[in-house]
Amino acid sequence: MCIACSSNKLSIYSQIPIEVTAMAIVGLSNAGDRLPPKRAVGDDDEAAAADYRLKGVRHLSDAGITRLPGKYVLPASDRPGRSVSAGTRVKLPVVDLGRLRVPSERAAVLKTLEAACREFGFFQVVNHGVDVDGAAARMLDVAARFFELPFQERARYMSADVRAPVRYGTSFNQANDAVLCWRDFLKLSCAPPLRDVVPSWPDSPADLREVAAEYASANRRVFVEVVEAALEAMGIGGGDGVMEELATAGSHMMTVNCYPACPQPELTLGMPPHSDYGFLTLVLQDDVEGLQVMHGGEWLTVDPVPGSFVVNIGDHFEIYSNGRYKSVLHRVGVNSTRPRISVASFHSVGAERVVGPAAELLDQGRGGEPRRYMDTDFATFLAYLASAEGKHKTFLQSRRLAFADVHF
Ligand SMILES: O=C(O)CCC(=O)C(=O)O
Ligand SMILES: [Fe+2]
Repeated sequence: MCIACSSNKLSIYSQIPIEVTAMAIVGLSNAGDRLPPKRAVGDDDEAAAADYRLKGVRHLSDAGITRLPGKYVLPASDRPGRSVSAGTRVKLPVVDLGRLRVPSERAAVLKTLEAACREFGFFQVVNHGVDVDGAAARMLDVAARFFELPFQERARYMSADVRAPVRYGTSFNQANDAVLCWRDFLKLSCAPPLRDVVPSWPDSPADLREVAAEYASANRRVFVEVVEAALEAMGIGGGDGVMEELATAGSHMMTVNCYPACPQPELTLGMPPHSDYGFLTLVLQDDVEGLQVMHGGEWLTVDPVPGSFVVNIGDHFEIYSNGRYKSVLHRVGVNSTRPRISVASFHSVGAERVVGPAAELLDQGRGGEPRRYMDTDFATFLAYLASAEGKHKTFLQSRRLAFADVHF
């Protein structure tokens, strides 16, 4: 196995362009190639949106626009077509960490977890030990207050430096997106050690650093417990050093997403279809639905369960699991009445690590299976994004071996 376990020098996400943070861009990533000419929708509001690239959607929403500026209108084939609240809803499989900790119940919970990772790529975690009314509630609250700050205050954290431990911005990649997404964000690197990055996080609201640092530590503990269980459920232990790295030195990036109420939600998205790049993503959301998961060829709207984390498999975990676990497409829809806040925490190995299928799965001595993915690392990911290949398929598809049968 080729995941080394030397020190983690740079967070995987601190080196990458804003739009690829934690994402293998798919679907709409090439929307610019097939953009229709500017359309009439929202022309009335074009003036109000003249500085949309700079100021973002919170600014537009606060300005009280009633029609969507053309820059946000997706090509017809990519539009959600209806408000997210009108979509088919799904209650994700529940993984109860409280039961996981009871020896007599562990096997049953692992079975649920394994089935969710294989079939859905998504599940929700309850009884995770993070105080729902404490650390988690405070995180959502301070996140909402950050986006309520005057624009000038938020703008202090805009940065073209993709290595910056804090970045404020809008859309998916505000510099390049031909069609903008209805999202503003604050990205906070939590690369261990956390104490080294916290002093560069926003100092306003005054409690942001303390609250976000407490939440990040708690989130990381949940990640370690879940990823360990997900490996155990697969029948392997990450003994090649991957578990140790994930637990102690892996990359950790937190993105706070703000999706304001949108005047024409059926024409745009808060985030385009994508899969996440790393091992696991843990999402904390308020009680407004927005996340949609591709399942059985249909976009399903995830029912927010108060106090739970939505967890999904990322590309690295699909590769490491040799295709058993699925990194699934998801997107974010918006609605016309209720703003939404989510906090996505992306966890993976360090940027310099090579990720390939776990040696324990391929080991022929143990009746191993054929390798279904090429090894990958961060440089490969960036090269792929810049390549012609990157325009036609997903990053994950680019790592699949042509002859591989990934159907389990
Ligand atoms: O806002 C959400 O619920 C999900 C966000 C997401 O998919 C991401 O940040 O990668
Ligand atoms: Fe995502």
